[in-house]
Amino acid sequence: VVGFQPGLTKMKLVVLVTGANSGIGLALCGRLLSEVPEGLQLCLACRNMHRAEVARSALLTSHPTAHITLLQMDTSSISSVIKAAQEVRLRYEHLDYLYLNAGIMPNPQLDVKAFFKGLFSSRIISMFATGEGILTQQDNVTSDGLQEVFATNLFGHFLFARELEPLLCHTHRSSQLIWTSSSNAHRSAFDLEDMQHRRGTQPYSSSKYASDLLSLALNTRYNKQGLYSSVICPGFVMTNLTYNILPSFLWTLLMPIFWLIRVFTHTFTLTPYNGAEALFCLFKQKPESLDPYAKYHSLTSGLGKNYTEPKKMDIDLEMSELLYKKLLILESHVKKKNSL
Ligand SMILES: NC(=O)C1=CN([C@@H]2O[C@H](COP(=O)(O)OP(=O)(O)OC[C@H]3O[C@@H](n4cnc5c(N)ncnc54)[C@H](OP(=O)(O)O)[C@@H]3O)[C@@H](O)[C@H]2O)C=CC1
Ligand SMILES: CC(C)=CCC[C@@H](C)[C@H]1CC[C@H]2C3=C(CC[C@]12C)[C@@]1(C)CCC(=O)[C@@H](C)[C@@H]1CC3
Repeated sequence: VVGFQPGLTKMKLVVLVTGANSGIGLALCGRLLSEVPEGLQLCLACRNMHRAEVARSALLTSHPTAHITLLQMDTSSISSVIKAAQEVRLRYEHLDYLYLNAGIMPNPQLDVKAFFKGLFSSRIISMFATGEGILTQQDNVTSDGLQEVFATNLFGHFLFARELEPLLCHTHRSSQLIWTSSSNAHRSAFDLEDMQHRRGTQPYSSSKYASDLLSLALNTRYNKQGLYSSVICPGFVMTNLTYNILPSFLWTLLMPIFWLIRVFTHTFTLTPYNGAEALFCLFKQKPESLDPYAKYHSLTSGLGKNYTEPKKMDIDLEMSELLYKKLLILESHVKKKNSL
């Protein structure tokens, strides 16, 4: 186990970040280490171990005394998630923060017609802030027979958190689950009867809306046991996830326009550092003080000042409970299938 030192977990805050080898997850790790250089036991949970090693080395270059371990986990694979959770249970007695950040948006397509229509409508600001109605994706099916976006962004994380319940639930000490959701999460893209989004063309939006609902259900279930869940939106950030949408020369050309757009909508955070603002902000908050119905947005002003703002989500308790029940059924189904 790279960098693992038994006994260390007793004194330090234990933080695990999924999708930590690039983009917003990696930026968050850097920010956490700058805030608490010595007092953190940081675990980077990554699918690609080569990229994880590179990320660990980069973090150690800027924070040489940091304690950073690696964990192999593919959130889209049931067996990988179960194995990773087993490993975490062996390594730690308690988890203080679990950042559920890994995510994909495969084969994104910009609907150019809808985009230009939006440009000349009153929806222009919200179109740039949320990408609503102008992006579609083509999903795949995993070897477990699940829709890949659902499995990666939502279900793998749900299973992981459930498997880590003994480390997250303590009456004398609180723990936080923090989901990297999105302002692209829309009720209209989500259907309880098709929670994996097998039929639609917006699996990304659907998975993020599901994470908003799930976070609420987790709070209902687990707050009494000291576990709190919240969701954030990092804003629009230039990362591997968004680079795929347009050819790279177009992004370069558009950059000055994006800086200008930021004057009108502070949601154009653009850099992973800025995008990690809300994730970082929640690290410093008392979880009891957070609103389970709010999404915490990373925002960057025209002058480059970062701040976090909560906004009420379009979710309700009844729907969150129904989703939770469906996820439990799927959980027992996949565990049976994997003889677990
Ligand atoms: N960029 C943006 O504008 C926005 C991003 N977000 C969300 O932020 C989160 C981070 O994305 P971002 O930093 O932008 O993009 P990146 O592509 O840079 O980061 C995504 C991370 O998720 C990991 N990942 C992807 N699939 C899996 C998997 N099956 N198992 C484990 N890890 C996986 C990637 O690892 P690997 O190296 O193995 O691919 C990578 O570390 C995502 O949840 C995304 O939806 C939300 C709103 C806006
Ligand atoms: C062709 C021109 C001039 C501009 C194209 C801009 C869009 C590609 C861009 C505008 C708003 C962006 C956006 C996202 C993707 C890229 C845009 C649609 C997201 C949907 C990316 C993922 C998220 O989770 C959202 C928060 C982003 C919202 C804004």
